Amino acid sequence: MTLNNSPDDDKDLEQPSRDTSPLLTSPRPIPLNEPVAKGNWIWLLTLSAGISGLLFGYDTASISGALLHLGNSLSTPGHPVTTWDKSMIASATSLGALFGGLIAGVAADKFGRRAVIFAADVGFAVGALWQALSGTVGSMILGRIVVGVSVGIASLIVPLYISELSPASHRGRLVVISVLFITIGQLFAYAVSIILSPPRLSPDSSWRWTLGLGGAPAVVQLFLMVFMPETPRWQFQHLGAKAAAKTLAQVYGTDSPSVITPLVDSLAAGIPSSPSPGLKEKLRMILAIPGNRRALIIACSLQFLQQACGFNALMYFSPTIFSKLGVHSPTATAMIVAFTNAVATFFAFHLIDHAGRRTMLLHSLEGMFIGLCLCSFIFFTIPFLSPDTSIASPVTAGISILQLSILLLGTVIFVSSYALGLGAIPWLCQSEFFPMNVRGVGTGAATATNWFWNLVVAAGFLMVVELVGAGWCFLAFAVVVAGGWVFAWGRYPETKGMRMEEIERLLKDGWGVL
Ligand SMILES: O[C@H]1[C@H](O)[C@@H](O)[C@H](O)[C@@H](O)[C@H]1O
Repeated sequence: MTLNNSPDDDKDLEQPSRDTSPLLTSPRPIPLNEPVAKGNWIWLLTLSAGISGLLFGYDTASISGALLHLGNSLSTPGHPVTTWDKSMIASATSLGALFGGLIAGVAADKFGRRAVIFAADVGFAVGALWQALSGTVGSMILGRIVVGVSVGIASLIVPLYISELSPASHRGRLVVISVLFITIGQLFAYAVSIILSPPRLSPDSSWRWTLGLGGAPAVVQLFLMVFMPETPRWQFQHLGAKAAAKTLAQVYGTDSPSVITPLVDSLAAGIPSSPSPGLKEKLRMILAIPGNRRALIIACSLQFLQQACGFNALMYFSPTIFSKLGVHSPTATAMIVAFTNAVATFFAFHLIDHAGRRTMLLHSLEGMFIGLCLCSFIFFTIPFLSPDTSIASPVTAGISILQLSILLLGTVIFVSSYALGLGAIPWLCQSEFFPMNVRGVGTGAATATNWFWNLVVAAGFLMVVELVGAGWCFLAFAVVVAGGWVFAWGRYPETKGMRMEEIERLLKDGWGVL
């Protein structure tokens, strides 16, 4: 893999035809033919920033395994650990992340992207240790909230940091790498909880080690980030052209003015010369200026879709569902979900800058729809996952091999289709759609939308299954996905190969969709 612009990329960048098409609702500028980036350096940046993704994935998934071994470790006299406590512990991270996502954008604008990554690392490390040493439910919930705030911050800042540093032709795949890290973190979490499970460790040590280990990569990243630069876009706005030029020279491996000056000029085009407006003014600008409002609608809708499609219901609860179906090794089925997700995200990484975001998103939603319909159909045929049967009650019947095979097929189709588009594109979209002066508030709103709906699904899924049955639940997810396809078809423009400042112009007078 190399970051040098491939002949294909060049062809794409030079192609003027799409810009002159009368079918376009707004003129599309011809992307700047960028100089060749210094490959190894960008990879290093991406990998160091990507560790946050690993932490995001690990910390959101490790709790499922940890809860299995919690037992009475956190019980205090007169207060045994209840199911309610467990769901509070499980959803505290999403709650913290909702808050973290809201503040991260504004903080990133004020203090810089790099400083915010540092802050998230401190939270990851402190929160992991806090959880591992917790003696009460209250303390555990607080520890999870601390980690959650960092997860929320990381989910916003890492794609933003990477996309502001990457050359346009490779921005897509570099941002998808951060999502690949998330999926690898989730896979690790399940693997670690299997490896550290009793009898290897006592149940009490098992969950403490599983959660505590989450702190280690944060310390590594903290050290690596000392050597990483701030993004040229943020530097240009806060520290001036000279500082930005220095970083661009590192990214492109040359300080030749013929390479660096046009890049600095193009940064200037996207950043207003007046001082950065205050929060109130930014909020007004994002709602009142049509181009910004369009970016906000697209970014928030895609984040809503990413969570309301129900993917994390499978990621977090597939062990519960499959154990209800009489499957002996429910954590292994959770591994199927996590593994398929990681492998398909790896393919998304290879495809994104060639196939284009829009095409991939539409196909992703089509595949997810088929997968969800298959799962829903099977759930309708299983009586013990229908209304009024408690999820917590013991298995009442098995399912046939045929039913299980179709269910697994539906799950794999759903998960792989999700990972090939909807799993990554909302993060990419929110990082590249907003103009510089509203990027912080815009990405903050989109990230908060993601975590709000994550919380709704995490806290409500099992309850809704008990209420209406898994069949209706998955059918509802399928309807959301179908609605999402219609939205994406009408409102989500292709941004492959465009510079971030060009995307801004694309949304100025319309949705930019052919
Ligand atoms: O992009 C990520 C990724 O798809 C994860 O697998 C999922 O659990 C997260 O909710 C999502 O934001």
